[in-house]
Amino acid sequence: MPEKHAEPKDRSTVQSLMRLWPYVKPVRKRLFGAALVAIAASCVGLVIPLVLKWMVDGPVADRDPGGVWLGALYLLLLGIGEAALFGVRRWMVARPLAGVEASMRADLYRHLQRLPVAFHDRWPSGQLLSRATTDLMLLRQFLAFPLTFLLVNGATVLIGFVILLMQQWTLGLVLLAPAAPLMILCLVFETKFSAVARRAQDQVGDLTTVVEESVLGIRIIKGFGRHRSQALAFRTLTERLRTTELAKARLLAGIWASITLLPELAIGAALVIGTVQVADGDLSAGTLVAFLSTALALRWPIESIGFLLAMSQESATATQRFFEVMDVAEEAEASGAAGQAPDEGPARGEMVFEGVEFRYPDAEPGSEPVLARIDLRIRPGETMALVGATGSGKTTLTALVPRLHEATAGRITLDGTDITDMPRERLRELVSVAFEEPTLFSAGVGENVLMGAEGAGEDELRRALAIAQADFAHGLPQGVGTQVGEQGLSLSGGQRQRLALARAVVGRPRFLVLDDPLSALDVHTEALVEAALRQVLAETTAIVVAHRPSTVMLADRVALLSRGRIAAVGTHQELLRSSAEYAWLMSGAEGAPEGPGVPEAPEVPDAPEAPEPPAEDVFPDLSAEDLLAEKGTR
Ligand SMILES: Nc1ncnc2c1ncn2[C@@H]1O[C@H](COP(=O)(O)OP(=O)(O)OP(=O)(O)O)[C@@H](O)[C@H]1O
Repeated sequence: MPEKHAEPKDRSTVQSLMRLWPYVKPVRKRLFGAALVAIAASCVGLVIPLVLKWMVDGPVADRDPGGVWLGALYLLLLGIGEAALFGVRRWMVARPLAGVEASMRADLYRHLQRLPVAFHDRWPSGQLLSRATTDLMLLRQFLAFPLTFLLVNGATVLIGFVILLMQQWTLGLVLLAPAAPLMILCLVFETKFSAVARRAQDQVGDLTTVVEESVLGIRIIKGFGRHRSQALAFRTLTERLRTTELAKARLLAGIWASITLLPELAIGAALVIGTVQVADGDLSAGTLVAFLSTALALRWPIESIGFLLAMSQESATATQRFFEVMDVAEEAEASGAAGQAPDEGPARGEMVFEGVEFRYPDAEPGSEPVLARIDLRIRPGETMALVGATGSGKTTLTALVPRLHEATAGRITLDGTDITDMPRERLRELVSVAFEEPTLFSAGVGENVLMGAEGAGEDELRRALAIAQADFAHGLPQGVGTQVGEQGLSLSGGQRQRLALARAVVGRPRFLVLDDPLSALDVHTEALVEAALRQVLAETTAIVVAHRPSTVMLADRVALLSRGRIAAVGTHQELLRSSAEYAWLMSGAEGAPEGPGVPEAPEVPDAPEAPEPPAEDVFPDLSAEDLLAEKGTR
């Protein structure tokens, strides 16, 4: 269950919201224009009390019906004008702000695609989803409403108070009395609300993660009858969110009550004092009516400040959450200027690991690296099987080739070029991958396969499907155009694996990385796929993670990985003779030592004692440089 949240940076609300400027800049004129229109609308509203004053002191006092009708007409026109101006404001902001939201969402999506796999390992998907949906929606609403109305209402209150003070300054000061306590209350509110708003938005992210996991894992939940415990976990999170939302509501109710009550008390006091002044003849009845009407017209701009502040606070939190992701550095691009080599010259296909070491970013400081001292040379056109006990680092090693993770030391070269010197795009054109857990997307079968190669067409698709023994695709209801459900779950595991394999081979890659790609196939299909794969492997340089002898048989040589180190390299037969661990792994014998890490190379009591042959015998097809490297690792 995701509990870890990013540490919010200590930025004020305004500082946080200012970070939206690059997105707002293109629409700033529209926004500013809309704010001016809204201020004009509010000012029109403030003229209404002045017309009332004119009516009360003029036509009403003079008992002039024509004047009263004229006043009523003015009031009607002013009302229509105010409503029309607010309508124009809304029309002015709707389209540009939808554009701002869309461009922020597009940026976030693009950035997520470019973040390293290690980032995605660390961040719960729900936290990312909630940022891309709820938070961005909050930001659009903020730009459309609170941002404008904080400005408009602030200006209205200011202009209104100038009018009030000009009408009757003593009464104006009475109305101004609550300003200082209200400001202090707003500051306290902002601090408290900020913390609760952050908590609520993070909890929405947690909830999204649980919903997403439950939907994706529905088969496991049902299969193991875990719906009750899952529902309980969900309820606990919703309860937690409810408590936080109630805390927000309490804070909002408190500030709203204060913001409503204090000005009402001040208006009450002004009414009493004003009435006394009218009775004493110090003030005209029309001025008092106009004064009170203006004061009442200012009620909404003042009262709204509470929830406008709350919405701004939530938006500041949403901005922080958005930039927490956007601020994470993207995958580093090619570090050197070299790197053109694999593009130029005749295609060869040599892959070399030199002193490669890898440690996961979240590994305990001082812990053993997952991979260490990996020296391996795979010759052009060669297929190297990677065999090792579970957890020995096979998948991790294969992930280093397309730079899904970055080696922490040493280097990997393709035809002599360090992969860190190549543009990532080029690297991923050269190297194709298929993982044990095949992921398909909600798209057509053909589209899923063609994702493996830019610009590949019908012929390549047919060839790839044939190699992967995935011709079943032609027999689907809409052939290769048939949509696969989310994650391809509407297909069987073996079908998905074959499509993933087809995707890996469709672009005739120079380098192929296959992580146990046949594990979900029945023995007959496996034999067919292997037979077809042999042709592909003959034309490419490949690393194939293998758990079964049948997969190993596809390879020219085998590298045995033990506790993150290359323990031996040789042909299958050679390793069977020379390595007890390899013999044990291939035998599938039971009683293997179990442990949290990688098992020790087990004793195989019945295995004939094989004397360590000279290196030349074990690796007859290795170059002198291979032998030196491999001797170093043994
Ligand atoms: N994202 C990760 N973060 C931290 N540690 C990881 C991560 N992925 C794998 N590991 C650890 O790295 C080690 C090697 O894992 P890896 O998946 O490479 O092994 P493997 O040999 O492919 O195993 P298997 O045969 O079971 O697939 C394991 O101890 C594993 O716990």
